[in-house]
Amino acid sequence: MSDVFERLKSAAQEDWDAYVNHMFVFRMGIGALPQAAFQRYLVQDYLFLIQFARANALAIYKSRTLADMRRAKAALSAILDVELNLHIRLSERWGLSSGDLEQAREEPATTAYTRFVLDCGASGDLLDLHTALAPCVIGYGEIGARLADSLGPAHLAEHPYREWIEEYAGPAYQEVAAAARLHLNALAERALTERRFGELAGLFGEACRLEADFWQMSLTI
Ligand SMILES: Cc1ncc(CO)c(N)n1
Repeated sequence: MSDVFERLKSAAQEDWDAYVNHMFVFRMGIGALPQAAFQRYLVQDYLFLIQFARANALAIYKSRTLADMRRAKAALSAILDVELNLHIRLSERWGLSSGDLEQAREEPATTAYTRFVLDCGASGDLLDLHTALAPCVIGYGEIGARLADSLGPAHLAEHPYREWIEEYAGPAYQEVAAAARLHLNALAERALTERRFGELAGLFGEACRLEADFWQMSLTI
């Protein structure tokens, strides 16, 4: 079975690389990212995840089989019950409650990315939606694993962004990313035609560019 994720990544290689190797990621990896930038990022990411939870809820609605519904439900639970807790835990230390986070103003880059994904789902089918979601879920799995590997346990222990890195490098998130990849392959087996591949690669590339814009926003606002 061909891995459609690898094909999409190759088709959008430049955009993918600009996303996963962004300066924000590099600086975070070497522990040189200013804390203010990380805090801004995390607040926007909280708002981002609320919209991504909606996108996964939309994936449930767009499903025609119970298996597709259950996979989207698992992704939704991973956001609501696991990933958002990281944001709440870290923000509480800075004196921000989850209510404060929810009240924060969405930056344009957050709005642009999340509404793009929601629109892929609203105007397209399940394969469009999961293609637009893939750079997010699978990309963070790749970034987390790479940072954890390059640092090693000794450096990670004292790293200022240890919890963030461990969250995305950890087995629970890696499992979510692997499941997203398998699901995308299963959907592609059912619905992908060669003619359609170009369109999907376009959506995938756009999502990667919006991810890079999201990092950039956190460095520059
Ligand atoms: C911007 C962004 N992309 C991907 C993820 C992974 O869920 C996240 N939390 N935030």
